Amino acid sequence: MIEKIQRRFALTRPGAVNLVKACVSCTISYLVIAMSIGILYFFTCDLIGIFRTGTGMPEYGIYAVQCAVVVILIFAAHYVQYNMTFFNTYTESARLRISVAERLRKFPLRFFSRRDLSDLTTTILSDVTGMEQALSHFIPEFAGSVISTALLSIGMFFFDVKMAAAAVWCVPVSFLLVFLAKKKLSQAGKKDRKIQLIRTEKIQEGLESVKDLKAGRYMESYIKEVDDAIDRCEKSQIVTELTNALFVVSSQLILKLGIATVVIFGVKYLISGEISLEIFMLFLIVASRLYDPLNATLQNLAAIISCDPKIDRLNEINEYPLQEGKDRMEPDGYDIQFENVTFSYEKGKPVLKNVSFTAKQNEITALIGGSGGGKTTCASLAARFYEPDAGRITVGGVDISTVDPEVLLSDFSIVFQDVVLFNASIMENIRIGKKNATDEEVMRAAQMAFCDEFVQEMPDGYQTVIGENGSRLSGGQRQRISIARAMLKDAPMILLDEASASLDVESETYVQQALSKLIEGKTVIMIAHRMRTVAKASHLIVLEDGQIAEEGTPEELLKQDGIYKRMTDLQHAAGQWKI
Ligand SMILES: Nc1ncnc2c1ncn2[C@@H]1O[C@H](COP(=O)(O)OP(=O)(O)OP(=O)(O)O)[C@@H](O)[C@H]1O
Repeated sequence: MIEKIQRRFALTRPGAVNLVKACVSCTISYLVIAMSIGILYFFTCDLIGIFRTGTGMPEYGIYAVQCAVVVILIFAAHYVQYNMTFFNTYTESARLRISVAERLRKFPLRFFSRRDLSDLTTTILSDVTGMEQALSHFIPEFAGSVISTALLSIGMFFFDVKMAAAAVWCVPVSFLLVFLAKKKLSQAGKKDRKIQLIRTEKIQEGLESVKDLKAGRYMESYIKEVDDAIDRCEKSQIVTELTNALFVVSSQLILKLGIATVVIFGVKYLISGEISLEIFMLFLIVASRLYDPLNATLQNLAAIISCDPKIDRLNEINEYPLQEGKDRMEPDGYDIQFENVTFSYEKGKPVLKNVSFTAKQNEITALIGGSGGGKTTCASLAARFYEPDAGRITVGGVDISTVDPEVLLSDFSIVFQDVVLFNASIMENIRIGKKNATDEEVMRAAQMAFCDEFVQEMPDGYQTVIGENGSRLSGGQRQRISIARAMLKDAPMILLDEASASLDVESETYVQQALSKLIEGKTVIMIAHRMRTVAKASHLIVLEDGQIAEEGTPEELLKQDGIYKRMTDLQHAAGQWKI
């Protein structure tokens, strides 16, 4: 049962156990409150007796004690309920966020390429927050009021079957109405969520590309698009609320009819002598109390139903297969070998077809070819960012699909064009390469990567904070920081996206010198765009349309008079152009 609850509400196992406890404590709370009905009933019976006989007095003392006991019990039950719901909920939502983040860490990139960033951020932040409310209020209160009402209803049948039927007929009818509306409520919730996502994406897109928007004078049309997205979102939220309200209010009205039927049938049975005045009073008291928790419950039921899309998304993350493997890798050297590797991002559209090559240790293997040929994909597969559809990739004879991705990545240094920097000091940004490196080691790596000169000129040297994604640095400086990280890591395999393509001559010279030091004695797979860089490589692989079109040393390929020769000639000609 715990597993079912876990899956139904996308919880961790302790969360599911705690949810059961919260439901039990809510039920007890409601039952304790219902005890006051008993006191009121006996007090009313006493009064009726006194009015009938015209003698005696109710025993106020006993009733006062009973009331005091019930009040204490209500406080105690609420205290337990509070701890079981709120305290456990916040612990669970922290656990959920950590578990989602932990799982995301172990997902292949394929998962992320199918989801956009705002969708994921929403899942981690707002879906979990939405579930917080469901766990602390909706679900326990729903379970508590349904169970306590069911018990009270059963109890009422022991007193009088006909009156009990007059009191409780409306309960299943109003629940049925909300359940019948489940599909509509769920659809409205899903649609609303999609529209909210579009709004968030639009705003995020604008914030990320504010420079381009201003430069291209698109700001006005962008603002209009955002306005439209916000308007659509507002309308959709109103429709969702109205759908919700329509079904909930109708069910609550049906529930209220219960009091009317108790009065109508009660008076009828009282006059015909089928029930006593005491029983009539009992049902009036119970009916006045019975529907209050249920009113809130109907609201809760609608809220639980509208949580379904959140639960689906969390479950998608909980059930997506993780990339796992051995936590040790003992390769025989660091040759990277592709054996008949086929890979596709989308089913049926392979971007690598039967690719086989070996990137040897102590050599630079350059991947070249036209745009979209599959160079970046090859490099990503080597680091197990994705899993091949067929074939295998080995490092020193070890199939990388059997190794934990984090263990594998600890043997890779990756220097790509898009350098990711954090809003922290330069020291910390370089230290990412080796978490436990001393300041001296960081500075040595920075010197080797030609960072030292520009770092010393900064106001706080290595302690200068470089802004979000290194916004205070130039392109060449960012790349040298990324090379310094790789130097510090000193991993035996290097993936290199020709990192100096967009730099000015001076920066490029620095970056090239830094790279030459970095790659000494390593297995290097380089994605190369310019034939000048490639001339230094030991082994060239020309990828065209996901297949190896040519392979060999630069000299061999020049002789072949094929794609490589053509690319070299074209770039040489481009170098001669004058404006
Ligand atoms: N995340 C992705 N999802 C779907 N298709 C992708 C993805 N990344 C790349 N592709 C497609 O896979 C093919 C190979 O892309 P890849 O980036 O490996 O080529 P490339 O040779 O590195 O190109 P370039 O030199 O332009 O960087 C292209 O058709 C590209 O559109």
